Amino acid sequence: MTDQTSKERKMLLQEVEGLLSFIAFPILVVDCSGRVIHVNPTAEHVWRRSQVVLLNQALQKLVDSPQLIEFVEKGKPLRDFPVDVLEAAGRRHPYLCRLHPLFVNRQVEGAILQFTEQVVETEFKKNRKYVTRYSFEDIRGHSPSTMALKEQARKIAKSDSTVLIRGESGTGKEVLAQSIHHASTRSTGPFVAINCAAIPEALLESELFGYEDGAFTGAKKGGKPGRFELALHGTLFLDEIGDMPSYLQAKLLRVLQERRIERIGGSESIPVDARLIAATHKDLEAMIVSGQFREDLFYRLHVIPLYVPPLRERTEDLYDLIQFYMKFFGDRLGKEPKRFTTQAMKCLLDYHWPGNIRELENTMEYIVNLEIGDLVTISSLPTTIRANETNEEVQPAIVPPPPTLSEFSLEKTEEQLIIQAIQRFGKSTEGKRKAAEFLGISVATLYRRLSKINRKHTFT
Ligand SMILES: Nc1ncnc2c1ncn2[C@@H]1O[C@H](COP(=O)(O)OP(=O)(O)OP(=O)(O)O)[C@@H](O)[C@H]1O
Repeated sequence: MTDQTSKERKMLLQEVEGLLSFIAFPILVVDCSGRVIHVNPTAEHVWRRSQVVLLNQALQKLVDSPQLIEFVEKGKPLRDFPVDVLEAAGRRHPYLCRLHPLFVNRQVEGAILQFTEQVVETEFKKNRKYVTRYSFEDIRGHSPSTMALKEQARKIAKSDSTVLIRGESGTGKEVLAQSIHHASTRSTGPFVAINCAAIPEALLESELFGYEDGAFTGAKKGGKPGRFELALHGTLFLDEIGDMPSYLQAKLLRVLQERRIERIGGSESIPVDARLIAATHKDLEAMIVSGQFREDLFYRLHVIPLYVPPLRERTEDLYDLIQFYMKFFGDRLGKEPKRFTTQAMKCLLDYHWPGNIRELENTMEYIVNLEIGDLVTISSLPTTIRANETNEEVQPAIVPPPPTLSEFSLEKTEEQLIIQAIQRFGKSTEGKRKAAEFLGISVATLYRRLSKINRKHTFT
């Protein structure tokens, strides 16, 4: 072979490899005896074995179909031929195979095999555990910070870069992570969550990385895939990453660098195809200084940082959230929506919500459960929230209304709430519909009340 021919052959080979790597379907190229001579990167994910391991393997070990090898040997083209792909751990997956025979001088030299997943419900799709409940539409609130956060998250949803979500407990970090997954190109894949603080340290490693048969006493027969494997083609949500023990931080760092894992007790390197979203309420920078969190891991995770502000810093969201949960629990418990007195609403707005949206959700469930008629007053609020108001009432600047005024303030309060709602949603028919919904009253009632107010103040 001349130098020129050899150079051309090398170029051609590189071109073929490059083209194979662009193809999103798994491809195996085999010689006429069924020995693998080329694989593309997608095949690594399907067989969960590296290219190095797949090369030279016999086709029969990768695909369960005795006829397939016959077709290869005979050079018979195939389209949508059903086969079972055999994964490293012994699991089988139904695929459809397309065979393109390779001939040299009319002699069969091998075949290109392309595989397409059969459209059957996969284990993951059937398993509701890995399905998201939330999308961006479920993130209530119109405060500037919530709007900006949603916009930012929508923008980055489509990329595969690692996301680090920070914010106090109960602010909605997991809701945001699920929404990102839902809007991503991986939305048909699983959303696998693991809470690093909730799982005992000894179990966390095997939960994350899985294990092989007999890896340790008590290990399940046949081994078990870890969350990284379960999140194949989907998203892995590592909640409370700040609570991950240091030896696992080091292991996670390696996975992020190499995009591969090894099951405990296993030697095979399995490619990782999952987008990573981590979350924490901890001050990771302070933890780096105190040596509790690895700086190198922090920078690997901190690719797209998102911050969910505490509820007390976005009180504008309270109106939407109260309204939403009032309806949600009302529907669930078969109760009519209730309205708030201005004082009760002010009390909720002034409260500092240390438990954030989770606490608000519980508070609303409590209120809807109470048999208090359709008006929520200060006395119907949970004591922790009322205590806040009581403290303020001892301040001389705020004089509690005398009991005789309460009837008067009830009407006035109602009036104020209606006026505020109309100012907020507008005077159009749609605006009034929204205002009625917001206030938890029927549109007819709103019109009746408005005409009463109108008669008093010429407010339409
Ligand atoms: N913007 C939102 N709109 C409506 N509900 C929300 C919103 N954000 C959070 N929630 C609700 O608040 C609760 C807490 O949310 P989530 O579990 O996502 O918080 P978190 O920040 O991940 O909490 P933790 O740090 O404790 O895990 C959930 O029940 C969720 O439904």
